[in-house]
Amino acid sequence: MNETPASAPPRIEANGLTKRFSGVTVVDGVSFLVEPGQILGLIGPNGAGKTTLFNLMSGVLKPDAGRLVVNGTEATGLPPHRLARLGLVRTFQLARELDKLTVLENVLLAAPANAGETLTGALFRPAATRRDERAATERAREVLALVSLSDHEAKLASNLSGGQKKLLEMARCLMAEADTILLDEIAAGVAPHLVDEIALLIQRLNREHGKTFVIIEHNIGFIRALASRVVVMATGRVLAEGSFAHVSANPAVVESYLGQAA
Ligand SMILES: Nc1ncnc2c1ncn2[C@@H]1O[C@H](COP(=O)(O)OP(=O)(O)OP(=O)(O)O)[C@@H](O)[C@H]1O
Repeated sequence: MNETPASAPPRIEANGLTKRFSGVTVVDGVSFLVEPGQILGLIGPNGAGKTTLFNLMSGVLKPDAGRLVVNGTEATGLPPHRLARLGLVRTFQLARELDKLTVLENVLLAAPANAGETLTGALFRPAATRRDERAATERAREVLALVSLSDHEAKLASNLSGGQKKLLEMARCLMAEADTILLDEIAAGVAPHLVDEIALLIQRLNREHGKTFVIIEHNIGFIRALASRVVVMATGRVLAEGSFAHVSANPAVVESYLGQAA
């Protein structure tokens, strides 16, 4: 059930995004659309530029050329907290200081009112009202239930398994009220049963909550199972795009990537 109106603009419009490091072009004029309700897989060999592209899309890096439009709003060069306000959030490995907080506190800190504030400010500033705090806690608990971490809310984040930390990253995106979530290798290093749980969660958030996803992943089975559209990158450029069946039948994709990954 996706509540996005048919006329909604693309969630993300990347137009000629380009990034150079020391004169080397690692993202080279990349253009594509992410439509509302899509699960888009971004695949390609090591060094293809996928993470750098994510950094451009999530405001971690500014492009040297090209444009980014998020939900119909010009967003080129905006920092992560401004993009979050437009509905676009990326999962990050938990920062070390967040490891020392409980699971519930981690989720509370991702609430939209805290976006862009310092950790210290968000923790020690007196809350506007107790009612607001109670509402935020209630919402954080709903989000933790969605990602099956309710039983772990009082644990320190550092005591979670690798897979549970990924679920916590997802919970933080949901608490930030993102409509589009960028996932960078969410299945990497995760126990197989939790990989399946993460895949089911992505499907449920997509179908029942209308969330749009862009997923970088080397686990091709994960992409095949989830992605309604796939963009293949190689040497900084888009090599192919379309359904998984379409791109996996492309000889250039097989040669540059799938031949080794399969
Ligand atoms: N900050 C940086 N400074 C210089 N070069 C960089 C920087 N970040 C990335 N690169 C280079 O840019 C190229 C693309 O890297 P990137 O991490 O975006 O690729 P990727 O497709 O995500 O690879 P992987 O699948 O291995 O994660 C690589 O050659 C990398 O060494």
